[in-house]
Amino acid sequence: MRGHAVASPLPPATAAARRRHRASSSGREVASQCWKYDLSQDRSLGASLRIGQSQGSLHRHCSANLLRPAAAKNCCFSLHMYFFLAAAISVEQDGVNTYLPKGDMWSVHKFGGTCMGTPQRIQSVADIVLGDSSERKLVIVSAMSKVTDMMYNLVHKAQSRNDSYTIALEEVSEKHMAAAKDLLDGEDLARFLAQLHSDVSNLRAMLRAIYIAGHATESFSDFVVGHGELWSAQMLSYAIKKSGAPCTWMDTREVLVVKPSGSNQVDPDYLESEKRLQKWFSRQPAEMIIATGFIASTAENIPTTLKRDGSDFSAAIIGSLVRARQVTIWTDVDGVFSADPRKVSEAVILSTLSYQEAWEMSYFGANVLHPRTIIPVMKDNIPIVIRNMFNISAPGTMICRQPANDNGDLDACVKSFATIDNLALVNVEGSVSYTHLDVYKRQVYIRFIGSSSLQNIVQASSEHSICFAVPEKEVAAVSAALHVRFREALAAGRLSKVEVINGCSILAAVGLRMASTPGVSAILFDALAKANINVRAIAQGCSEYNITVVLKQEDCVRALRAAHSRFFLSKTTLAVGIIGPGLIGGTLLNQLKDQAAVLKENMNIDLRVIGITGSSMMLLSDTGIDSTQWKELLRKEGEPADIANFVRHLSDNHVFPNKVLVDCTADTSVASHYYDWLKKGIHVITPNKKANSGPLDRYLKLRTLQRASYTHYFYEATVGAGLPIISTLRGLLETGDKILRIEGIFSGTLSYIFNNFEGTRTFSDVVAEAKEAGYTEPDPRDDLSGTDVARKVIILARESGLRLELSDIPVNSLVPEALASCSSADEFMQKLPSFDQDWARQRSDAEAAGEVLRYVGVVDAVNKKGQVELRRYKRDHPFAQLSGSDNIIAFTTSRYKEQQPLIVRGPGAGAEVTAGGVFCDILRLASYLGAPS
Ligand SMILES: NC(=O)c1ccc[n+]([C@@H]2O[C@H](COP(=O)([O-])OP(=O)(O)OC[C@H]3O[C@@H](n4cnc5c(N)ncnc54)[C@H](O)[C@@H]3O)[C@@H](O)[C@H]2O)c1
Ligand SMILES: N[C@@H](CCO)C(=O)O
Ligand code: NA
Repeated sequence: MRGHAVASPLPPATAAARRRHRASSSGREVASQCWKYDLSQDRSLGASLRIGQSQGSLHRHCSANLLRPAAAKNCCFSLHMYFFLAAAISVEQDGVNTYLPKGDMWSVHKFGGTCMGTPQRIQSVADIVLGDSSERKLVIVSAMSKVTDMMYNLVHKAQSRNDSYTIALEEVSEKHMAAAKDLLDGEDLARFLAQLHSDVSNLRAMLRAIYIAGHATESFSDFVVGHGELWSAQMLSYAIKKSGAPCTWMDTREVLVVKPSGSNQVDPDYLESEKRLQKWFSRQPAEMIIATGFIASTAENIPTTLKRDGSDFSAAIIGSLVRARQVTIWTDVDGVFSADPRKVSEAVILSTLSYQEAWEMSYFGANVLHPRTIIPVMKDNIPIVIRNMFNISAPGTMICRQPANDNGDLDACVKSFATIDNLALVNVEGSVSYTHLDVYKRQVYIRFIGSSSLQNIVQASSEHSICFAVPEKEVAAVSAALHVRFREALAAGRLSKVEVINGCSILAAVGLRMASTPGVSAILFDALAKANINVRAIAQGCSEYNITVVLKQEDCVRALRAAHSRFFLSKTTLAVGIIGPGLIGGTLLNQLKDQAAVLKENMNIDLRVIGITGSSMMLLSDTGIDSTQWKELLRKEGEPADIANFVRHLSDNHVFPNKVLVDCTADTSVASHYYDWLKKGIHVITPNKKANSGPLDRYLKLRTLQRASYTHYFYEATVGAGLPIISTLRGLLETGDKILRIEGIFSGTLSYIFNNFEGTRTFSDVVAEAKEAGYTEPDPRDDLSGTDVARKVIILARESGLRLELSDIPVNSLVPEALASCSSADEFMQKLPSFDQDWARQRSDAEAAGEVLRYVGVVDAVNKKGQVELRRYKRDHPFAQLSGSDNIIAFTTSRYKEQQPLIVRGPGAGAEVTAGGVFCDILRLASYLGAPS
């Protein structure tokens, strides 16, 4: 179409004629215009034609006759349409060259479709504009919300010869009529409705022509679609005039001149646009102008649009043309977020952004501004402010050259995070025996660099591989093209493969100051590593406005949250799964509930229990179980327990970056899963001794995995409950101390029993008390048999580097042989009193010698041995001084010598202290994951 006829302005009619036209234009300010069309491609139709236009923008008055079906059939249909379109734009080619003031006095606003969605909103827009005290205001508006889609739909219906386009046109008309009636009255309303009516009848004719042709060119479609803006701009200008303020509206097709540049893009012609704006202004030197967004014209005066997000672009171009003080883009959010708030609930509104940062964020899919919108204002250093018209009190985000509050903090270096999903990574790898890959790399670049689909390129310095990300839906074509292009190289073995890795996403950290700040990438990658996220490819240009990582799509939201929380100090969120809500698990849940608010407030830690499973029922939640009523919920809403489903529930949750399973059972089979869980990236915390005291090879495998990954395994409560035993031992070892001997009373139960078995109550009564107090294992025989102590000895021995099995520890059992085979703990407790006399005798024998009975465990690190036995100690020995369920553990080391061991003492069993120890491990984990310490 464009090639068919080139329209160029004729020398204007005489000044007198123009004046006459103006005088007859019933008060309208738009001047008349004459046009000449040079039918360069279609001479047979005549060399030139003139269309006279007498009033307003010609498109509103252009005769519908031009589009009569007969005429369309008889002569060149496209030619007529062309007249119609070109005539739509009225440009004064000369005139009084009134000076267009430029600079600080201008404030440019842009209101999008949502802001113009209803008559009430249009009124609010009017109020906002009137509230701006700037000397001059230029307001760009979009069509009312949904109208642009309705208009495209009209074209679509007409060209697919769907008769219902007439009904659809009525709907559009009625929508505007209703809005105008709501908003305006009197003469203004009448004028608007008359204009609307005239426009609609023109549109009807044009759509009819499109219907007949069965085709609409881009310019036809742009012409139709642009009416949404024409109507909304007029409505707003009338609404403002109602308040008495002088206000004029502008059809930006008369001013904005653009030329197509590549696919679905246009470039503004600043020089020509400025000239036209000058002329427009000389006719109407208004202080308040309401202008249409989105629409423009070509140099040949053919209507066109600024394409996607065109109204923002209009505002930026016009802002630049008048050298505005500021361009404010009004929308329905408070500003630009640091990350997609649907994915990161802690995302914050950024007060400032540099042009480059906004640009980068847009590139990576953040819904900020289209990158091209930034160019016009950037060249003149005009700030753009994004503000919420529904929350005027929010200051919004200012996009400018050098944000004032860039204070050099590390966390200010990264402004935001964005993600792109549904990508595939294409990896082109060279054979090791050839070093030609650089040549191929260049070819890959040349072949694809121009493609807008190319998301990033990563090149290994080894010269052996290059990879890049493309949208998944395009990867088959890209891969096929590469196979064709490199067929020979592949056959000859110079290239070893062209590989496609589907299911990828990009995570980009954006920030202008990353370039000059050490440690930014370290923090980013540390956060990803700690969330157990594997990075496939990394790209960072030397301008370092962004660091881009390619990862598995399923990890993307977790990665985004992990990275965001590290840089923005938002909550370290930890999803918790509790296995075994018995005494310890239940107490832990209560403690979590009591402390949750404090942790959030003071330590930025957000703990969410998203699953609880007992041995028969489990309760699952995606966002967190109400911990005040977990028992009731488990009973009422629980489902049959299934550990595999339980773990899947946790690992399939992509919202929380970090997950931990807390095993509060005493179960060996639960403990046997730790390795797999850690492998899945789920942290494990437990008071259950079974894993660390189980088979040595399994233990070693588990610890090796733990050390090789950023997935953590903590088990402080397995020895001495909440007492710092494991951490103390680790501290000694890690700082280079040498463990010689660890000796102590490791059983809270046995400590309690012997501290309280003083001749006043029977042995079995005291055992029952210990069980009642919650000190014993679920089966008290585990305590009395010495097995529990032996497990602790093994745990400490292994922690100290000894490779011992449980069976290597000689254990002196206190369970009478006759009761070892009892089928249950209850049966054992019932039969225990029959052995009370034996115990009474042992106790009085010791007492007679001035001694007490104490059950001790020993790790002999020098001789690489362990031992568990009942011993007698003098009444003045520290082990004889204990009370309650006290544990006492003495570390003899090269630093803490023979007579002065390092001693840890305190209650070593019981619900509160044990759950507290487990809780401590959870907080240790949160701190490892980045929570402040
Ligand atoms: N009680 C203490 O003072 C103390 C101190 C340190 C360590 N511990 C350890 O804490 C753990 C829990 O002790 P407790 O006193 O709370 O015991 P408990 O018997 O009160 O609780 C264990 C819970 O685990 C559940 N359970 C068992 N097998 C399960 C399975 N396969 N899946 C899901 N749930 C299962 C049980 O139904 C029960 O609710 C034990 O390993 C124990 O050694 C206890
Ligand atoms: N039953 C154990 C619990 C602590 O591990 C004890 O009595 O010490
Ligand atoms: Na402990």
